[in-house]
Amino acid sequence: MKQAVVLILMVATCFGSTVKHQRRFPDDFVFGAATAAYQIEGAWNEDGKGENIWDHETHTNPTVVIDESNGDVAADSYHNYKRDVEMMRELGLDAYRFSISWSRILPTGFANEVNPAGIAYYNNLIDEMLKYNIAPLVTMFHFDMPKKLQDLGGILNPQFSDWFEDYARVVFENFGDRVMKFITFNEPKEYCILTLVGVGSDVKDPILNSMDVATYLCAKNLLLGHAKAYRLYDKEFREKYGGQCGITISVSWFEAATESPEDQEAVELRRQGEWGFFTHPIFSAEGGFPKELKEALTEKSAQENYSCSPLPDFTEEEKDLIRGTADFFGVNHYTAFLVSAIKKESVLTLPNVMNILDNFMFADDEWPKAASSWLTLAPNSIFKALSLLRTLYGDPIFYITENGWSTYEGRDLFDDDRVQYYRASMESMLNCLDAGIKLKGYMAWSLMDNFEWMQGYTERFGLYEVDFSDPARTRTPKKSAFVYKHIIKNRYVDYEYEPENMTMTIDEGH
Ligand SMILES: C[C@H]1O[C@@H](Oc2ccc([N+](=O)[O-])cc2)[C@H](O)[C@@H](O)[C@H]1O
Repeated sequence: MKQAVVLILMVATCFGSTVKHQRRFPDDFVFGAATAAYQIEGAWNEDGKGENIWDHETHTNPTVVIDESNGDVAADSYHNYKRDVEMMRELGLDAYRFSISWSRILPTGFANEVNPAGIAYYNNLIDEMLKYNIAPLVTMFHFDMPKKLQDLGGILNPQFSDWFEDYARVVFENFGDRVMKFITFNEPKEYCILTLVGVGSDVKDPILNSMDVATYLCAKNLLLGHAKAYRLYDKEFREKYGGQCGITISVSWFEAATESPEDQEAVELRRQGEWGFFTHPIFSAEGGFPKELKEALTEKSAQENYSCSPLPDFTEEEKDLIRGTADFFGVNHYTAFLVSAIKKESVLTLPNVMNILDNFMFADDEWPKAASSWLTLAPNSIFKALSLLRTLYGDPIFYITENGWSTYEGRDLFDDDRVQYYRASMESMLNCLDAGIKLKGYMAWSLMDNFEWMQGYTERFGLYEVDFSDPARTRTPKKSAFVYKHIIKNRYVDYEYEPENMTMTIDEGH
């Protein structure tokens, strides 16, 4: 009897590990890595580039960044782009997501003055990638608003959506023949809360912020800009080039801390207030802002004696303009939070989160913690988030456009915690594929260490380490780079794999 049990256990263990190894990503699953212009390019004032809000803020108010650093040089990808493409080849990437600096190609932000050197830089990068069959995934706006537009109110100006449409035309005209996937905006919520209030310097008024007036106005104008750019692509470029246009929204997984009705209600409002006010207008059949948010804001304005809700209305035409404007749903997914209606001691708050979300969120103590205060490794959270989005929005095509793990500055190249995180993400994505979710690709954040916004260079997300004290900005692969390369090459997660030595080579065919 005892022998039989042992035999069953051995078979089960064997079967379990075989099953794990047999779960493979399909050959057409797109593996890539992501970066953003201000975080890597440097060359902040070279070859005719105009100033953006990050240039301006870090130069005039350096303490806005924890180590008082900036992206003036960053990883110097403006001069090192060939090395960046070489790293993509070393990893065997299918795609690379990067962003275009608006003020590098349009120094004032307006489309009447195009900077040829800026256009040339992105042409060179794209052509270098295409030489090696690496598909460009281009983000058009990743937080770096041209300063001249900010001087006119930036995204809060009623004409913003037209400025963005004009910029989009320049992007599509110059790069649309080779770029098959465009992302209009990266993380609207993060822009409308963190960047706008912290860096776009004119909306720091505490009274204004108490009702998040700027946040919701930003949301409306951003959605209109996104929709106009999408409609433009649809009308004038899709037939000619056959590409796609989408948007990237940050979707963390929010789970009720308990089964109580209060926590269930709290988590619903949190989801709508974190990502629903961007996903609902674009991906739902109904369109417009989500009703949970509308109701909560109407109630709050009455309580605080405001004459109207800070959430602007959409006209029916605007709702129609925005609804359905994404060929794919880009999801930046990093982490999960438990949500409670009652304040907890260990509450984990992000800076400047919206005031309407007067419920509390925190990470489970068991979840491993990264260097970033907001980042933990929560179980199977990609699957949980995409399953909910699929239920809500009728089976869209998803790309994970960012996912990654931070370590502290000065850590060595043996980043086992990052390896653990990436492996967990792969398993969670395989769960999505098993469940029939249309997940088509994954972009690791980030190809290399870079300027991490308000955290400067104190937190590192790269697969490659960048030596920021070296004028050449030498890049060196970390252990996670070897592990990711192994996954891409073999299309499965091998838990036994250890890099033999830390020397990178380019495999044949790359
Ligand atoms: C590390 C990257 O973070 C992205 O922004 C955020 C910020 C906060 C969360 N969160 O879950 O709380 C997720 C993503 C950003 O797009 C990118 O540029 C990187 O800095």
